Amino acid sequence: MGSSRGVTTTLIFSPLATTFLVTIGLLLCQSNAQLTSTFYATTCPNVSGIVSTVIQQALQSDARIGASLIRLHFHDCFVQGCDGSILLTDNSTTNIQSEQNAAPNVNSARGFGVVDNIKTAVENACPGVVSCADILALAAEASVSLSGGPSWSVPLGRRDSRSANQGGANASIPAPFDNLSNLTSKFSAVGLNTNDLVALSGAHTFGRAQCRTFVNRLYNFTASGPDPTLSSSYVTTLQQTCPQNGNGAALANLDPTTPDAFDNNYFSNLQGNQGLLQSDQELFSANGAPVALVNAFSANQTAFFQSFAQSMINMGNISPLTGSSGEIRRDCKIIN
Ligand code: HEM
Ligand SMILES: [Ca+2]
Ligand SMILES: [Ca+2]
Repeated sequence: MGSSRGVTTTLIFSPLATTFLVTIGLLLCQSNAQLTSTFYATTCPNVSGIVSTVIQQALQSDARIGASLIRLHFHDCFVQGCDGSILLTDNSTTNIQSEQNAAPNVNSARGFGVVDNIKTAVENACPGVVSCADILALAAEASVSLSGGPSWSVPLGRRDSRSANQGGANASIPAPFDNLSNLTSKFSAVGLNTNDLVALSGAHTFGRAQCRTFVNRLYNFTASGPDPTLSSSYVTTLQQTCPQNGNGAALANLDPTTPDAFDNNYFSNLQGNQGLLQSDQELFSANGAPVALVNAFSANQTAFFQSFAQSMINMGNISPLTGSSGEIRRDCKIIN
């Protein structure tokens, strides 16, 4: 029971004990390797500038490329974590069955050539240092900020996988036909919550979708016709783009109001029954927690931008390879 000698001893040794514990804590942190935005501060200080410059150039000839690049980061992170696995191409020698040929990606995921251009530019400045997984995270941030959306400092230090998981891509990446309960469980399976689901779906403020991903809503969705949660004037417009038995690869803007700008119009579109994909409109038309978030983000773009940046960081933290796991790929398409 607290003798005066005991108290004195504690006071004398506590600064030492604190230093000791902090040191142990830092060591544990390093071996447990959290991502950090200063990871390349000495080894490749301009990496985010290099990534941004290549994307700016690509945007000159392809207004859609930013949207395509952020989607690559999403589809990477949902399959065995943010480890660049989506970038590996089919290879019988290394036994890679690519995620690029999984249903959510095949004839759909794009931007791989720009990723290669970024990797080349980064390798020229800092050879052998920056992972392909980090390039995807940096490209996602640059794409959003160059399109008028928020900026954030990207946690870095991911390493690249030596494997891909095609089956995992088929199972884990949400489908445009998913209802709210399926969307929620696919996000929750990777540690993301309803806030993340709604905020991140706001990425559909830019980019395109092929008719095959939503044409089922335009004609015989129910016995009496189109999806009742789709505005009838929007149905008429979309039917021009996607005639029945027409070209399933024809494109529509995910955001009919500001197709290339990163803003909060996605959420006002949902309020007006103009969510292009069933998975979009579910967030407003199904009963549940997302409805209030859609209303909040529609009313306040700053609130959306803040949540979006935080949720991008949350998504970017899904099971990274750190420390001595994985590798720094020389070529993003193939393991070393
Ligand atoms: C919530 C579940 C989601 C579903 C079901 C979904 C589904 C889709 C589908 C079907 C497309 C069109 C693909 C095509 O037609 O080729 C698409 C495009 C897109 N998605 Fe998602 N998505 C979801 C979440 C996200 C998230 C979390 C992000 C990023 C943070 C994102 C970013 C994009 C972008 C930017 C595009 C346009 C890509 C381009 O123009 O190349 N999506 N999404
Ligand atoms: Ca991955
Ligand atoms: Ca927009």
